[in-house]
Amino acid sequence: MKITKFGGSSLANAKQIKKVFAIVKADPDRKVVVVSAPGKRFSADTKITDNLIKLAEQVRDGQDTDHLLAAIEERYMDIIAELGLDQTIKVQIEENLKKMVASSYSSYDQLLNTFKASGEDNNAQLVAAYFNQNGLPSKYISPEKAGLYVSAQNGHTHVLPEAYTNLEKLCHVQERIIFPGFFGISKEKHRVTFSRGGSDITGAILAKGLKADLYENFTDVDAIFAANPQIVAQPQKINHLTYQEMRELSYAGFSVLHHEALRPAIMANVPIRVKNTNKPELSGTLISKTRATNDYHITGIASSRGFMSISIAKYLMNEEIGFVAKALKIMSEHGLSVEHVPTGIDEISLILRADQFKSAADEESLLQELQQRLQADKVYHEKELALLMIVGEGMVSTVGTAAKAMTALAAAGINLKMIDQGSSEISMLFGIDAADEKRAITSLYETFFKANK
Ligand SMILES: Nc1ncnc2c1ncn2[C@@H]1O[C@H](COP(=O)(O)OP(=O)(O)O)[C@@H](O)[C@H]1O
Ligand SMILES: N[C@@H](CC(=O)OP(=O)(O)O)C(=O)O
Repeated sequence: MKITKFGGSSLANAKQIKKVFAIVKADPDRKVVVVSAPGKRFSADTKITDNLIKLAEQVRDGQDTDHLLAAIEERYMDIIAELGLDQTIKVQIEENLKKMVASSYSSYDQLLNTFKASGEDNNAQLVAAYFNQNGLPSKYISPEKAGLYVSAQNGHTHVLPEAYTNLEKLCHVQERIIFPGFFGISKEKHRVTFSRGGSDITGAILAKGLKADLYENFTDVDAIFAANPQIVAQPQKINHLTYQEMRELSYAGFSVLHHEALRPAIMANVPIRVKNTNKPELSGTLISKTRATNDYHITGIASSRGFMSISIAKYLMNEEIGFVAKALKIMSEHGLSVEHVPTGIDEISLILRADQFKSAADEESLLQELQQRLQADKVYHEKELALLMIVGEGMVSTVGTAAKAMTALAAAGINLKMIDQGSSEISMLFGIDAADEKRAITSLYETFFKANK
């Protein structure tokens, strides 16, 4: 049995939904179909999820919502009309949207989560209606009905273990299941979304819960490539990579698969295959526990912007027991997540995502607090950083990867601000100025993927 997830680009209009139908119908093993909300139809288009977020903000700020609500409704209505669906689903989605806007919510957070979740929820109902009307018996099942329980802590949504037991019961459903991605329900029965791109996580949770043989993730590219195709033109395709490699690469910027989708798949050892909805005959990319490492030792090069570093300098820091712990405690008191901590003898740097600060004043006051409480000689920050990551299981047994990478970066005139090797030895991280990202990735790609050809 397969769990088959389709991303927003695969469901952006009626033409795409017809392709999705053909793909599902072609394989009786495609029992559970996870859908995203309609995504972009062309590059300047807006995803329904982004419009729902704007709509929630308008409601919060007491602005007029008529125009945006009509635009959201129109996206669904255009698809319904073009697919020739009957009135029932049209009325159902209109009513769902009306009810969503008219309901009262105990907090803005609850309102926002409900609005965001409606994008996938209405689309799942639409897709189920289309499948049924075209002779493929299908059933829309919501996270409420299935018991996909989640909890939200510090703005982070996690699946609860009992969700897996609940989801197992879906095995008995005879029809194809059409399941909305991106959200679960809290114990208080409120809808809670995962982070952006989170329908990938729903697919992985269902794959574990239903003990699927394969998790198929359909998107708009032929495969996962060795570098982001938005940065490197026509990068090399990756045929096979391990869960661990993908986890590192997706965390570091390969947005094609959400990095949190790896954990459920790893726990249940369900392989993932990423495929193109527009060319389903292609084999795409397989992600599984192991792969043969002799064909290539570097699998991919990823990058991500939006980081900053806070550096703390103090003479004899290395002799002060618990110094790093104290610094991290201050960060956690402010609810700040620190992603990397490169250290020297008299200096440490805290690398974190910059969007965690609400204002420049918050940043300044944190720097002062760190200086005072740690009695540091100097505390300073650097913004607009990008992190580059080179990933490959083969790095463990290959000497000279760091030298090769640094030579490539030096040749491109890139100033390195940080270097860190993952303790698993399958990844290497470099901090650079965000403005140098494209040049750095291009140079690394040329060195590792083109030089030997
Ligand atoms: N290394 C990579 N390989 C393939 N695609 C990548 C990579 N890095 C980033 N991407 C981007 O991921 C996109 C697909 O992910 P996403 O936009 O979430 O699709 P979906 O709409 O299917 O959820 C691709 O269009 C591509 O631009
Ligand atoms: N629609 C949500 C969830 C998602 O996974 O979407 P997509 O499959 O289009 O990345 C988002 O835009 O974040």
